[in-house]
Parts: sequence; C-alpha cells; structure tokens
Amino acid sequence: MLMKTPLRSVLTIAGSDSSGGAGIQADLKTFAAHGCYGASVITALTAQNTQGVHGVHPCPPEFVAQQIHSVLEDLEINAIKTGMLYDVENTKQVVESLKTHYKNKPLPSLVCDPVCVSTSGHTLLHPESVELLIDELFPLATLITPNKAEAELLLSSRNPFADITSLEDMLSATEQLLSFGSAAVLLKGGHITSTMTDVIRISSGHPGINVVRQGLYDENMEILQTGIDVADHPELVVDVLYQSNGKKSLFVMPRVDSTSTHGTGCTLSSAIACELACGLTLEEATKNAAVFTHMGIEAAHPMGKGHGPLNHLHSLTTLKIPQRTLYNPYPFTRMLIQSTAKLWKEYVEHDFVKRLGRGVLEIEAFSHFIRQDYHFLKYYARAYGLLAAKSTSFLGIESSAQAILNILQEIQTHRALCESFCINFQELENTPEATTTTAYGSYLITVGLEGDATKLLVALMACLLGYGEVGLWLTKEASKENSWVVMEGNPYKKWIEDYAGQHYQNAVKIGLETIETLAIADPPSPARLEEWRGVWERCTRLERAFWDMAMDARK
Ligand SMILES: Cc1ncc(COP(=O)(O)O)c(N)n1
Repeated sequence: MLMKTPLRSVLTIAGSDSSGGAGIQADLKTFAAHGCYGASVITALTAQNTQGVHGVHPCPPEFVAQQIHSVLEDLEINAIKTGMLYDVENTKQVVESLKTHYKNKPLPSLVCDPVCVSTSGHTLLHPESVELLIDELFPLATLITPNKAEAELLLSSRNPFADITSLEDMLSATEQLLSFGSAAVLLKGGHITSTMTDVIRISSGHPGINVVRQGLYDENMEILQTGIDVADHPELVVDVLYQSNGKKSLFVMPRVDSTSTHGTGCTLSSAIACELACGLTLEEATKNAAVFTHMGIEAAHPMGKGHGPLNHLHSLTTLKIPQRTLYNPYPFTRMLIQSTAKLWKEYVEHDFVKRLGRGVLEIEAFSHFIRQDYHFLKYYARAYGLLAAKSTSFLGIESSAQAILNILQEIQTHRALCESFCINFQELENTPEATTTTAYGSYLITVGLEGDATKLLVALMACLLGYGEVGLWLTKEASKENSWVVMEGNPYKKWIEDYAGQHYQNAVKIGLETIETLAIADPPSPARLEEWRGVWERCTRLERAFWDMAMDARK
C-alpha cells in the first residue's frame, strides 16, 4: 500500500468574498497552497470586488451552527481560523459552537483574524460585536492577528484614543492586546512604515526581543541592496509578535510597493493556521507565513479596477503564468539574491570588475584570474556532469549537457584570450591551482555528490548569474554618456562582450528558468530552503574570494 503523509485539515470560519481575493476564497486557496485540506463555514456572503463591498448578506446563526457541527462532528481538524464574523449573533454562535464541540477535548490551534473593516473602508463587523470578540473569542485563541486599524478599534473599546503610529506604539499595543486573553498577539505593521533604524532602536531598548530578519539583512543589520532592483533605503514592514510566555519577536520585511494587497490579512492568518496545523512553533509559523504573503504580493497580477488580490497560489503557479515578467519574473532567484544582497553586490561590483570596466586592471590580476578560472571551469563542467546524473528528465539532461558544451566553448575563449596576453596553452595548463580555486571547485563537487539537483543548481547559479550580471552591467554603463566604463581600447573588451553576449545570456536564462521550475515543482520545506540559502551564500562568498585572490596577485 502507498504510504501517505497525514493530511492536515484546516477549517476557516469567515465571510465569502465574491471577487475571490479575501475571505473564505483566500483562505481555501492558501490552505491548498500549503498542501492542507480546507473546510469552510460561511458566516456571511458579501457582494464585493476589488473596488469595494457592495452588500452583505449574513448567514442565520442557526445555519452557522449547523455548518460548524457538520464539519467538526466528522472531520479531524488540526487548526481553525476565524475571519469576518459580521454580527453579534454569529460571533456568539461561533464561540458557543466551538465551546460545545471542544468541551471534552482540546481545541486545536485557533487563529483569530479580527476582521472589522475592509481595506476599502466597509464595516465587516458590527461595533456591538467588538466586546464579544474580546471577551468570548480571544480567550480561546492561540493567536489574534489585528492590523493597525483593528488594533486601534479593539483598544479604543477599553481605552479611548488608541493611536498606533510607531514601532514603540506597536509594542505597547501588543502588550495591551495580550491582556484580552489570547495566548499571543501578532500586530501587523502593513500600515505603519518603519526603518531599520527603528528596528535597531527597539531591539537595543528591549534586550529580550527576537528580531527575525527573514534572511534579508546581514549580521550587522545593515540595509542591503540586491544590486538589481531594490531601493537604497527600503521602507520596512515590521510585524510584532508577543506571546503570553513573554517572548517578543519582530518580523522584518521590505515593503512591497503594490496595490495588489486585497486579502493580505486573510492569507497571512490562514498561512499561520496551516503552519500550526503542521506542528510548527508560533514563531516559525509566523515567519513562514509572512514570507509566503510577501511573495504573494510580489507575484500578483493586476486584476480588477481597484485594489487587486495578491497571488495566493504563487508557489504553485508562478511559472504557468504567461506574462511572468509583469512584476517579478524570477521570484525564487530574487529571494536568494535578496538573502545575500550585500555580499552579492560586493561580488558583482567588485573592484576587480570596476577596474576591468575602466580598462585599468593590472595585467597581473587579470592573468592570475584567467588562469585560475581556467582550472575552475573544469570543476564547473564536472559539477554540471553531476547535475545531468541527477536529472530525471531528458530536458534536464539536455540542459546540463548544453551547459557543459557552453563551458567547453568558454575554455576555448579563455585559451584565445590567454594567447592574446602572451600566455601559451602549455603555460596555462601548467599553472598551479590556487587554494581559493580548489576550495570553490571542490565545494561544488561536494554539493553535487551530497545534495539534490536543486541544491546543486543553486550552487552553480552564483557563478552563472554573477558573470551574466557583470557583463550586462558593464555594457549598460558603457552606453551612458561620459561613462566610467571604457570599451574603446579596453584590453578586456572581448571578455566583457562575451559575458554580455547573446550566447552567455541565453545560458543564464536557461539556468534561471530551470531553477525556478525546480523550486516550484518541488517546493522546499523551510529547513531545505534555509539549506539552499546557505549554499547560495557560500558560493557568492567564494566568488568574491576569487576576485579578491586576483587583486592580491598584483605586484
Ligand atoms: C469576506 C471578507 N473577509 C475579509 C475581508 C478583509 O480583506 P481586506 O482587508 O483585504 O479588504 C474582506 N474584504 N472580505
């Protein structure tokens, strides 16, 4: 018999959004994207679209009770999420049904998204229900996930003029919200702009606080650039998690400038419920769910005339979307680059590269580099051989074989280039291999021997992509008026042209397409993703070291 991993079931109790971006529809899509089975209890129907909510038709409370009963008496539910409850009757009913059903057994993880007002400004919870939500539902909840407006509304019911405008306000608001009785509070920072300075100030003022940097910042918490398309000083979104055991965490993400945010709160709370259903800790669940939601916004398609939905199914469908170039053509690769943005920039904009672009790079440095690169390419080709061995489709084998042929061609170019610099073939072959070359090359072989195809491709991409980036960057700079990059009379012109050329850029494109396909066909677990990030970072570091080595060879 086929062994199956247990399917986790998650229930959403929420309102229906006819336009499919928020509510029940967002929740079920998010459950599916997480590989969870989704059940749903509808509290109200809404007639809405990306421009607003045009009507609400609440479900009779008896029927809400009947739906909950039908689901819970039959299915084993591993986590529950509540969203729009709309009125006093239904809020009361949800609390009562949950209490009745779980009288003699533990309530599964309950994530309560206190949906009060839609992004478009429509009331989704009657004001009289707020007290009930606080007094009756929150004490049952594992987590509540208010945004700024919801937190202000909840707090104002006890304390007039609650106004949350800074990270400090957020911290004190979470503390007050926790006193309403849930086991934890996640206050979402989407409507409050923070900077890294704010995060540093808060974390130094609260020694116990855990800053989860989502892999976007280096150890010194400097703001980084991808070198491709991230602003110099990005505005941040910081979510604050406060647990009743006293643990406080900040989840720091760059702000995505997008109007495709309809359903963001529903998606985040649903993703957390799925992660909790799968047994993750609250902190891990929040971290993964925040990344999931962030990527959903990045991968969104413009839809409708107003605030369109995020892409709930980005992890399943990004590659199948015809015009992938709309916002972010390579989300997985971009995420890798962002995770090592500073290092990446140090590699592709290395002094070696800049001097080469100006045509003033010392011949000793280039000669050392080209000889070592010649040795390195042997490892590189062998690693692609391992990739072919790990491929299970002819397409995979073909693209690895093609990569090897490309490397063999690159070797020919190196030999010709060396001759033009008066280094003959024998001299090239006889050059001793430097430690840095061995370190990098043998690391690729090790990853190839021990890991899966995607991990090996991640290792190979740092070189493939980096050289492509260097070629394009220098060429683009050269085309500017009074550019610092000199092509005429530059002894390294041919080298630049080769990497900016169609042939090499085509190889880069194939590499990108392949890695995105692999990462989406077999979505990584958080642990596996972290491992891939580590491989990426190490290879980027080794690339930087390669050019450091060349610079050290100058007399
Ligand atoms: C049924 C339903 N549930 C929740 C929301 C909130 O979502 P948003 O804040 O994106 O409008 C909504 N608009 N409709």
